[in-house]
Amino acid sequence: MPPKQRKIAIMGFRSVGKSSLSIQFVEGQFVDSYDPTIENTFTKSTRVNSQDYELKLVDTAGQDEYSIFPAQYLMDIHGYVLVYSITSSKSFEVVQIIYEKLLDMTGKVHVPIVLVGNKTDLHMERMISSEEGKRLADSWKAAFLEASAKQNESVADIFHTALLEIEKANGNVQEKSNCIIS
Ligand SMILES: Nc1nc2c(ncn2[C@@H]2O[C@H](COP(=O)(O)OP(=O)(O)OP(=O)(O)O)[C@@H](O)[C@H]2O)c(=O)[nH]1
Repeated sequence: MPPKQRKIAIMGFRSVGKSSLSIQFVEGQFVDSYDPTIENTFTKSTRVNSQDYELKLVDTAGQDEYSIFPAQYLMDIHGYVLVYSITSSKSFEVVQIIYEKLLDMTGKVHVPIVLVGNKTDLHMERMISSEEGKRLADSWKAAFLEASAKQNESVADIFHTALLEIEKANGNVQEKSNCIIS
């Protein structure tokens, strides 16, 4: 089967690690310095469930609660990775505002999303519990992961999960059902 072309936007408050997650996934390295992003696109070939993908990652400029949702991230984007830092309550608030704007702008009730709590290596500075993150993702019917770009923990999982969420939204994945038909 030919590779599927998929484009994923990574959004979230400033400095939560959007670029670091992208660079870790695409280049396999972590850079400790902080260089605010304007916009960057990365390309990577990857394979999930025997399907090849040509994945484009759009690493966006950090957003805040006042940002207008950028119109260029509505067109031809298949799914979203929304990132907060587990060390920042502010970033957790902002990710919810971004989500609301995203739904408002797309006019859809469901958009393929992976919610990511990054920087799990900074456990002494944790402000947002895993349960809070999971609860938020559940309320969106989105996938949830905690990750560390620094320690390369769950980084590939994020993008593989995003690809699966996109497949699910397209009706291509059978969800396990607990439903018993009698
Ligand atoms: N300890 C730790 N630091 C991280 C992690 N991910 C990113 N950082 C650091 O956090 C800072 C911001 O990271 P970036 O990847 O530039 O964050 P960003 O979200 O792309 O920032 P903007 O471009 O401003 O939106 C940098 O100093 C990174 O080294 C992580 O998993 N653990």
